[in-house]
Amino acid sequence: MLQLQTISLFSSNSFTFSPAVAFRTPAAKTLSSAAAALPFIRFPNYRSARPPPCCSVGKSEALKVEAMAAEDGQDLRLARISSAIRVIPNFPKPGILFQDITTLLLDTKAFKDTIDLFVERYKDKEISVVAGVEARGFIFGPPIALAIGAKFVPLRKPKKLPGKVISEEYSLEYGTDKIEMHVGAVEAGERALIVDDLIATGGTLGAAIRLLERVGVHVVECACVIELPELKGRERLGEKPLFVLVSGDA
Ligand SMILES: O=P(O)(O)OC[C@H]1O[C@H](OP(=O)(O)OP(=O)(O)O)[C@H](O)[C@@H]1O
Ligand SMILES: Nc1ncnc2[nH]cnc12
Repeated sequence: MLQLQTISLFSSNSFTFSPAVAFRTPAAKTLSSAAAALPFIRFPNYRSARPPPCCSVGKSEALKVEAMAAEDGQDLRLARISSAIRVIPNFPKPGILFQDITTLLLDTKAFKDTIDLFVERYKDKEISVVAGVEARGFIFGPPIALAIGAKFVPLRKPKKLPGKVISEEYSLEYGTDKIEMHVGAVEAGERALIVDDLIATGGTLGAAIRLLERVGVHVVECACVIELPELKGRERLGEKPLFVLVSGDA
Protein backbone atom coordinates (compact mmCIF):
# COMPACT_ATOMS: atom_id res chain seq x y z
CA MET A 1 0.00 0.00 0.00
CA LEU A 2 1.52 3.32 -1.00
CA GLN A 3 0.19 6.25 0.91
CA LEU A 4 0.61 9.72 -0.49
CA GLN A 5 0.64 12.03 2.45
CA THR A 6 -1.04 15.39 2.17
CA ILE A 7 0.65 18.32 3.81
CA SER A 8 -1.19 21.22 5.28
CA LEU A 9 -0.77 24.05 7.68
CA PHE A 10 -4.09 24.44 9.39
CA SER A 11 -5.19 26.69 12.14
CA SER A 12 -8.74 26.43 13.40
CA ASN A 13 -10.05 29.25 11.30
CA SER A 14 -7.83 29.35 8.26
CA PHE A 15 -6.56 27.04 5.59
CA THR A 16 -3.19 28.54 4.85
CA PHE A 17 -1.44 25.97 2.78
CA SER A 18 -2.00 22.77 0.80
CA PRO A 19 1.15 21.50 -0.88
CA ALA A 20 -0.48 18.13 -1.53
CA VAL A 21 -1.18 19.69 -4.91
CA ALA A 22 2.55 19.92 -5.52
CA PHE A 23 2.94 16.16 -5.08
CA ARG A 24 0.24 15.50 -7.66
CA THR A 25 1.95 17.35 -10.51
CA PRO A 26 3.79 15.44 -13.29
CA ALA A 27 7.07 16.57 -11.75
CA ALA A 28 5.97 14.98 -8.53
CA LYS A 29 5.40 11.71 -10.35
CA THR A 30 8.98 11.96 -11.57
CA LEU A 31 10.08 12.48 -8.01
CA SER A 32 8.09 9.48 -6.78
CA SER A 33 9.49 7.14 -9.41
CA ALA A 34 13.02 8.45 -8.94
CA ALA A 35 12.66 8.00 -5.19
CA ALA A 36 11.10 4.55 -5.54
CA ALA A 37 14.15 3.43 -7.49
CA LEU A 38 16.43 4.22 -4.55
CA PRO A 39 17.29 1.48 -2.07
CA PHE A 40 15.45 2.19 1.18
CA ILE A 41 18.40 1.56 3.43
CA ARG A 42 17.54 3.60 6.48
CA PHE A 43 14.84 1.30 7.83
CA PRO A 44 15.53 -2.12 6.33
CA ASN A 45 12.88 -3.86 8.45
CA TYR A 46 10.00 -1.74 7.19
CA ARG A 47 8.29 -1.18 3.90
CA SER A 48 7.95 2.53 3.29
CA ALA A 49 4.28 3.47 3.20
CA ARG A 50 4.90 6.95 1.86
CA PRO A 51 7.26 8.59 -0.59
CA PRO A 52 10.82 8.54 0.78
CA PRO A 53 12.21 11.86 2.08
CA CYS A 54 12.95 14.62 -0.43
CA CYS A 55 16.52 14.71 0.80
CA SER A 56 17.13 11.17 -0.48
CA VAL A 57 16.25 11.98 -4.09
CA GLY A 58 18.66 13.53 -6.57
CA LYS A 59 19.57 17.16 -6.10
CA SER A 60 17.81 18.27 -9.28
CA GLU A 61 14.56 16.55 -8.23
CA ALA A 62 14.73 18.14 -4.79
CA LEU A 63 15.26 21.50 -6.46
CA LYS A 64 12.19 20.91 -8.66
CA VAL A 65 10.09 20.25 -5.56
CA GLU A 66 11.51 23.39 -3.94
CA ALA A 67 10.70 25.42 -7.04
CA MET A 68 7.13 24.04 -7.12
CA ALA A 69 6.66 24.79 -3.47
CA ALA A 70 8.06 28.30 -3.84
CA GLU A 71 5.75 28.91 -6.82
CA ASP A 72 2.75 27.94 -4.70
CA GLY A 73 3.94 30.13 -1.82
CA GLN A 74 4.42 27.07 0.34
CA ASP A 75 6.71 26.72 3.30
CA LEU A 76 9.25 24.14 2.22
CA ARG A 77 9.79 23.12 5.79
CA LEU A 78 6.36 21.48 5.79
CA ALA A 79 7.21 19.31 2.80
CA ARG A 80 10.34 18.11 4.58
CA ILE A 81 8.47 17.41 7.79
CA SER A 82 5.77 15.44 6.02
CA SER A 83 8.34 13.40 4.14
CA ALA A 84 10.20 12.56 7.33
CA ILE A 85 7.19 10.96 9.03
CA ARG A 86 6.97 7.22 8.42
CA VAL A 87 3.60 5.49 8.10
CA ILE A 88 3.31 1.92 9.34
CA PRO A 89 0.18 -0.02 8.36
CA ASN A 90 -1.51 -2.27 10.94
CA PHE A 91 0.30 -0.96 14.02
CA PRO A 92 -0.39 -1.32 16.91
CA LYS A 93 -3.30 -3.39 15.62
CA PRO A 94 -4.90 -4.31 12.27
CA GLY A 95 -6.54 -1.42 10.47
CA ILE A 96 -4.48 1.35 12.11
CA LEU A 97 -2.20 3.38 9.86
CA PHE A 98 0.40 4.44 12.39
CA GLN A 99 2.06 7.83 11.91
CA ASP A 100 5.57 7.29 13.25
CA ILE A 101 7.30 10.50 14.28
CA THR A 102 10.49 8.71 15.39
CA THR A 103 11.80 9.03 11.83
CA LEU A 104 11.18 12.77 11.97
CA LEU A 105 13.41 12.89 15.06
CA LEU A 106 16.23 11.24 13.10
CA ASP A 107 16.15 14.03 10.55
CA THR A 108 17.82 16.92 12.38
CA LYS A 109 16.69 19.51 9.85
CA ALA A 110 13.07 18.38 9.76
CA PHE A 111 12.95 18.11 13.57
CA LYS A 112 14.38 21.62 13.98
CA ASP A 113 11.98 22.96 11.35
CA THR A 114 9.09 21.43 13.31
CA ILE A 115 10.10 23.17 16.52
CA ASP A 116 10.87 26.44 14.71
CA LEU A 117 7.42 26.56 13.09
CA PHE A 118 5.72 26.22 16.48
CA VAL A 119 8.07 28.74 18.11
CA GLU A 120 7.44 31.27 15.34
CA ARG A 121 3.72 30.96 15.97
CA TYR A 122 3.77 31.09 19.78
CA LYS A 123 6.72 33.29 20.73
CA ASP A 124 4.66 36.46 21.09
CA LYS A 125 1.47 34.97 22.51
CA GLU A 126 2.31 35.44 26.20
CA ILE A 127 2.11 31.75 26.93
CA SER A 128 3.40 30.83 30.39
CA VAL A 129 2.70 27.08 30.26
CA VAL A 130 3.39 24.49 27.60
CA ALA A 131 1.51 21.32 28.59
CA GLY A 132 2.75 18.21 26.80
CA VAL A 133 0.73 15.02 26.53
CA GLU A 134 2.49 11.71 27.32
CA ALA A 135 4.33 10.30 25.57
CA ARG A 136 5.02 12.07 22.31
CA GLY A 137 4.02 15.51 23.54
CA PHE A 138 7.07 15.19 25.80
CA ILE A 139 9.28 15.24 22.70
CA PHE A 140 7.91 18.38 21.06
CA GLY A 141 6.70 20.33 24.10
CA PRO A 142 9.95 21.02 26.05
CA PRO A 143 11.97 22.59 23.20
CA ILE A 144 9.00 24.83 22.38
CA ALA A 145 8.62 25.78 26.05
CA LEU A 146 12.32 26.65 26.40
CA ALA A 147 12.30 28.72 23.23
CA ILE A 148 9.25 30.80 24.16
CA GLY A 149 10.20 31.18 27.83
CA ALA A 150 7.35 29.09 29.24
CA LYS A 151 7.40 26.33 31.82
CA PHE A 152 6.72 22.75 30.72
CA VAL A 153 4.02 20.72 32.44
CA PRO A 154 3.75 17.00 31.70
CA LEU A 155 0.24 15.54 31.38
CA ARG A 156 0.90 11.91 32.24
CA LYS A 157 -0.73 8.50 31.99
CA PRO A 158 -2.24 7.25 35.30
CA LYS A 159 -0.08 6.45 38.32
CA LYS A 160 3.11 7.99 36.93
CA LEU A 161 3.16 11.27 38.82
CA PRO A 162 4.29 11.01 42.46
CA GLY A 163 2.45 14.02 43.86
CA LYS A 164 -1.23 14.82 44.27
CA VAL A 165 -2.95 14.80 40.86
CA ILE A 166 -6.14 15.72 39.09
CA SER A 167 -7.20 13.45 36.24
CA GLU A 168 -9.44 13.26 33.19
CA GLU A 169 -10.60 10.20 31.25
CA TYR A 170 -10.77 10.03 27.46
CA SER A 171 -11.33 7.59 24.61
CA LEU A 172 -8.76 6.86 21.90
CA GLU A 173 -8.82 5.64 18.29
CA TYR A 174 -7.74 2.36 19.92
CA GLY A 175 -8.86 2.00 23.55
CA THR A 176 -9.46 4.31 26.49
CA ASP A 177 -7.09 6.12 28.80
CA LYS A 178 -6.68 8.83 31.42
CA ILE A 179 -4.30 11.75 31.84
CA GLU A 180 -3.12 13.31 35.06
CA MET A 181 -1.46 16.58 36.09
CA HIS A 182 0.22 17.53 39.34
CA VAL A 183 -1.83 19.80 41.54
CA GLY A 184 0.06 23.09 41.81
CA ALA A 185 1.88 22.76 38.49
CA VAL A 186 -0.20 25.59 37.06
CA GLU A 187 -2.06 28.54 38.53
CA ALA A 188 -5.47 29.93 37.68
CA GLY A 189 -5.17 32.69 35.09
CA GLU A 190 -2.11 31.28 33.32
CA ARG A 191 -2.07 31.01 29.54
CA ALA A 192 -1.33 27.53 28.20
CA LEU A 193 -0.42 25.87 24.93
CA ILE A 194 -1.16 22.13 24.75
CA VAL A 195 1.27 20.14 22.60
CA ASP A 196 1.03 16.61 21.23
CA ASP A 197 2.40 14.84 18.18
CA LEU A 198 -0.96 13.92 16.69
CA ILE A 199 -4.70 14.46 16.87
CA ALA A 200 -6.84 11.50 15.83
CA THR A 201 -10.29 11.36 17.49
CA GLY A 202 -9.47 14.38 19.64
CA GLY A 203 -10.15 12.50 22.87
CA THR A 204 -6.71 13.14 24.32
CA LEU A 205 -6.58 16.85 23.57
CA GLY A 206 -10.16 17.23 24.76
CA ALA A 207 -9.19 15.72 28.11
CA ALA A 208 -6.08 17.91 28.30
CA ILE A 209 -8.17 21.05 27.71
CA ARG A 210 -10.69 20.02 30.40
CA LEU A 211 -7.89 19.24 32.85
CA LEU A 212 -6.29 22.68 32.49
CA GLU A 213 -9.57 24.58 32.38
CA ARG A 214 -10.74 22.87 35.59
CA VAL A 215 -7.98 24.70 37.44
CA GLY A 216 -8.67 28.05 35.81
CA VAL A 217 -6.00 28.02 33.11
CA HIS A 218 -6.76 29.69 29.77
CA VAL A 219 -5.88 27.27 26.96
CA VAL A 220 -4.77 29.54 24.13
CA GLU A 221 -4.44 26.81 21.51
CA CYS A 222 -3.61 23.15 20.92
CA ALA A 223 -0.70 22.34 18.62
CA CYS A 224 0.09 19.04 16.91
CA VAL A 225 2.50 17.96 14.23
CA ILE A 226 -0.08 15.70 12.55
CA GLU A 227 -3.86 15.71 12.16
CA LEU A 228 -5.91 12.77 10.89
CA PRO A 229 -8.82 14.82 9.51
CA GLU A 230 -10.99 11.77 8.69
CA LEU A 231 -11.38 11.11 12.41
CA LYS A 232 -12.81 14.59 12.98
CA GLY A 233 -10.91 15.15 16.21
CA ARG A 234 -11.03 18.90 15.62
CA GLU A 235 -14.79 18.81 16.15
CA ARG A 236 -14.31 17.40 19.64
CA LEU A 237 -12.33 20.46 20.68
CA GLY A 238 -15.34 22.75 20.27
CA GLU A 239 -14.25 26.34 19.81
CA LYS A 240 -10.69 25.71 20.99
CA PRO A 241 -8.19 26.60 18.25
CA LEU A 242 -6.06 23.78 16.86
CA PHE A 243 -2.88 24.34 14.86
CA VAL A 244 -1.31 21.47 12.92
CA LEU A 245 1.57 21.24 10.49
CA VAL A 246 0.66 18.24 8.34
CA SER A 247 -2.31 15.98 7.78
CA GLY A 248 -2.35 12.25 7.24
CA ASP A 249 -4.69 9.39 6.35
CA ALA A 250 -6.32 7.49 9.18
O1 LIG B 1 -6.80 12.14 19.23
P1 LIG B 1 -6.78 10.84 19.95
O2 LIG B 1 -7.71 9.82 19.35
O3 LIG B 1 -7.01 10.99 21.41
O4 LIG B 1 -5.34 10.20 19.76
C1 LIG B 1 -4.14 10.94 19.83
C2 LIG B 1 -3.23 10.42 20.89
O5 LIG B 1 -2.87 9.05 20.60
C3 LIG B 1 -1.46 8.93 20.65
O6 LIG B 1 -0.99 8.65 21.92
P2 LIG B 1 -1.24 7.24 22.62
O7 LIG B 1 -2.47 7.33 23.45
O8 LIG B 1 -1.16 6.17 21.61
O9 LIG B 1 -0.09 7.16 23.68
P3 LIG B 1 1.51 7.08 23.56
O10 LIG B 1 1.97 8.40 22.98
O11 LIG B 1 1.93 6.93 24.97
O12 LIG B 1 1.85 5.92 22.69
C4 LIG B 1 -0.97 10.29 20.23
O13 LIG B 1 0.36 10.52 20.62
C5 LIG B 1 -1.94 11.21 20.89
O14 LIG B 1 -1.56 11.51 22.23
N1 LIG C 1 -2.86 6.56 13.52
C1 LIG C 1 -2.11 6.94 14.54
N2 LIG C 1 -0.76 7.04 14.41
C2 LIG C 1 0.01 7.43 15.48
N3 LIG C 1 -0.48 7.72 16.67
C3 LIG C 1 -1.82 7.64 16.83
N4 LIG C 1 -2.60 7.88 17.90
C4 LIG C 1 -3.86 7.65 17.54
N5 LIG C 1 -3.95 7.26 16.26
C5 LIG C 1 -2.68 7.25 15.80
